[in-house]
Amino acid sequence: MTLTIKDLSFSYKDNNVLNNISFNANDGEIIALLGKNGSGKTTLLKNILGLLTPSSGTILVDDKDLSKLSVRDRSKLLSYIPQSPSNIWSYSVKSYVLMGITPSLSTLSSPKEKDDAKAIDALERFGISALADRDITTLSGGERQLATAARALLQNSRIQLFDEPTSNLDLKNADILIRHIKALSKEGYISLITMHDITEALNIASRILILDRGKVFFNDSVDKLSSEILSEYYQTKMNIERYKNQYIVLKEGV
Ligand SMILES: Nc1ncnc2c1ncn2[C@@H]1O[C@H](COP(=O)(O)OP(=O)(O)OP(=O)(O)O)[C@@H](O)[C@H]1O
Repeated sequence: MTLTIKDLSFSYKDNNVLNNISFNANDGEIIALLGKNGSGKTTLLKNILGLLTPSSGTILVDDKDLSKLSVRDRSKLLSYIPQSPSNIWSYSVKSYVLMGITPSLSTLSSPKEKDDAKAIDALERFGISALADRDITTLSGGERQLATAARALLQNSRIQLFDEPTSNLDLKNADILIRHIKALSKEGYISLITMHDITEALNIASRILILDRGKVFFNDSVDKLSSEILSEYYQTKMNIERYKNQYIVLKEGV
């Protein structure tokens, strides 16, 4: 499967936020979407999801134009794990996770026993089984984010869009989510992840995409991102180091 973004532009009224963005994402790729505040990362995700309509350009999954698909068909291909899931109605956490399965059900069917087992399994995978019967609206931001990732797992779409997935999570839960994203990638899923932590981005992603005021500033594999390119982008001296097979990004003078 390939996600292709071609010459995508978007404006909020007369505020031009995305300018001729083009890139591809292929099976198994984890793309870290980096950029300064306001550079257009979330807007890009929302255009891909169909929550916003591009002013020009196309978004394809293989040869399917996403703008021509129904919401239901789109959600079979894409799932979204927002930064702080809001607008959530009052449901048990388990029911909320089970709702992930809805796009793949026919109109008249309802979740079955095997779906129930999948929901329990997903809750376990994210270490939140104990929360299964709690009201989703009473969870903390991080717990809610894990529940949303569990729901996306049931949705089982091949392209997963994460908006700052670890920003609300403690060290252990961030680790669970990162392992999950890497496991999905081994199974061929595509992940596009907005983030600010460059060290984390380099250690998770296979490719880095940096936006600068709505334009692609850098789009290449992780090993091609140099200290010089980062320093130029952030206008501050940065160093990419390696330690025990891990990347560490250091900012000079802080
Ligand atoms: N609903 C809106 N109406 C008008 N302008 C908006 C709207 N939402 C976002 N913007 C503007 O669009 C630009 C891009 O915002 P976006 O949220 O995509 O940035 P981001 O890269 O995700 O930022 P951050 O890292 O701060 O989350 C910003 O200048 C923002 O002020």
